[in-house]
Amino acid sequence: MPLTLYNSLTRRESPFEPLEPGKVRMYCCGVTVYDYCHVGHARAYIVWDMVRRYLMWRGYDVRYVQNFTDIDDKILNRARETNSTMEAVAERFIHEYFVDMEKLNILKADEYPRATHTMDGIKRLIHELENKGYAYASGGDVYYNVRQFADYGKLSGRKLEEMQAGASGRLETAEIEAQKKQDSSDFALWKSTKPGEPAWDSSWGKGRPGWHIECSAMVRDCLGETIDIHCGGSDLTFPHHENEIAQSEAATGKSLANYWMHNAFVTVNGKKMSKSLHNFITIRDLLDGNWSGDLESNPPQPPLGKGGSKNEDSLGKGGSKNEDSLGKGGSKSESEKSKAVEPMAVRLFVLMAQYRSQIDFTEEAIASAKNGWHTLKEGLLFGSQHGSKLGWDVEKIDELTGEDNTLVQQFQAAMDNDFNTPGALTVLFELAKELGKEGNVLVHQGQTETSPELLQQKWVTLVSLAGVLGLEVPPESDSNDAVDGLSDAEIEAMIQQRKDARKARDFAEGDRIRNELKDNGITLIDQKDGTTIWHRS
Ligand SMILES: Nc1ncnc2c1ncn2[C@@H]1O[C@H](COP(=O)(O)OP(=O)(O)OP(=O)(O)O)[C@@H](O)[C@H]1O
Ligand SMILES: [Zn+2]
Repeated sequence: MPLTLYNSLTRRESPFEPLEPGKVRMYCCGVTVYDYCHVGHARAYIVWDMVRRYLMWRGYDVRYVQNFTDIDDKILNRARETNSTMEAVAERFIHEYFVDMEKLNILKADEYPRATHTMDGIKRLIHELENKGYAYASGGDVYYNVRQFADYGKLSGRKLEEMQAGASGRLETAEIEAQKKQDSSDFALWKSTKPGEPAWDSSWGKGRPGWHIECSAMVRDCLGETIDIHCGGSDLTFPHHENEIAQSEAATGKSLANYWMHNAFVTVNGKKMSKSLHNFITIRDLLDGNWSGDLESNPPQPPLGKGGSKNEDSLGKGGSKNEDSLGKGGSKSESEKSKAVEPMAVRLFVLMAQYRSQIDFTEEAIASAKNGWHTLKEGLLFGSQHGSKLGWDVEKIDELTGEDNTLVQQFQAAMDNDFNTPGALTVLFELAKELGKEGNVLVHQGQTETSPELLQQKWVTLVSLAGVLGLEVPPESDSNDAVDGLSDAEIEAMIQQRKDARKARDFAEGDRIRNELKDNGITLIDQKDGTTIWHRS
């Protein structure tokens, strides 16, 4: 079975065929570095990390490049607001990006080009476009002439006539630009310098590049004229990716990318989680338990001036909300501890949905991801907790046993179907639940009827497939973590005992069990149909 994926360019699923057998060249649009990343950004980079890891597992040699946009009005605004420089703001948030992404177990890119380091490639490309008649200089700026590019709109499906006047996707000084443009849909490749802003020399005078041109130049510099996969969030389809295609393809006469892939949003009550709507939670705050799910009725405080974030108030003081409270030597409050979300639960929160489906950020969805991770973690820790008791040589585990082929195939079939991670996770949960039950039996009865070889095969399969999705128990995690608190199997056994007690009209015993579970941080919710669901707090 081939790997099939949905190509935004053709609007259908098709088998994946790389340009060069066995190799994949992949480019992902990175963050604009002016603030901490939020959960929406986490989704984007977890999804592309998962795609990259899966392609590697399928045997491809993947070269993955992701940029940092380090020249932008948002960064300049932030520098002004915090009495800093564009370089310092960018440097700081590149560092913060890596801190967050490392926690989320996102593999490092093979290369991280930055706009400020790509100036030669950017200027060269603009010159080529000018020479070929696709770009024109006007009042110190240079614009792309969209009417010259016959395929303009092929990715987004928009017709030029329907496009919004001046749509550039970024904060622009629209009025001044409009006067310099030949057509309202033209977009800036180069912008002349403004007082107090960083600028680079060029034949058009001092200035800085527009946003879209950097990616075209970086793809070419780092990966070549045509690549296999170009990806990013669905908001980038237009204008950013449409403009990248127009720039690159006009210059080279070749396709920029054979496959275009876009992740759907993390939303809050159906609206994109974003800085501008102030409905976001930073990855940092989520991991530290410094958040509330009620983002709409209790949004983060309005920022200093425009376009800012929850963290903005404290930025000048050198940190996020958390850094402030921790910096004063305080430790986390009980409520922060209980709201803290393990990084792998965030990963699971993202992978529990297929990458093209929207995910609404709610406390319930996070609780469900936490629960799921608890189950998986218990399964993943089975080897270190019970392996030696079962006579396994955990050190040599890879040499000892193969994986369960049927389950591997089931996993692969799901992933080959346009990266259907919810389907793939079903396989992992099945294994983790079985191992959790076996672990419970081992703890309480000292032995199990299942053979050590079979258990080992299940465990090896689980660890290996979870690793393909980047779901790993962090090395520093105490192997007792999973036995901290009740296991899923124990909880389910207690729920059954409570049910039996209530059936026998022993309500006092039923209440006692409910309270015991509550003391262990487990909340029961009785459903109308007589079943009981539960979650950890
Ligand atoms: N809510 C979201 N859900 C999924 N992906 C997102 C979300 N917000 C941003 N992204 C993606 O993250 C990547 C980096 O985005 P970028 O730095 O341009 O931020 P942005 O989209 O401007 O965010 P914001 O609107 O919050 O400022 C892009 O691929 C973008 O599509
Ligand atoms: Zn880009």
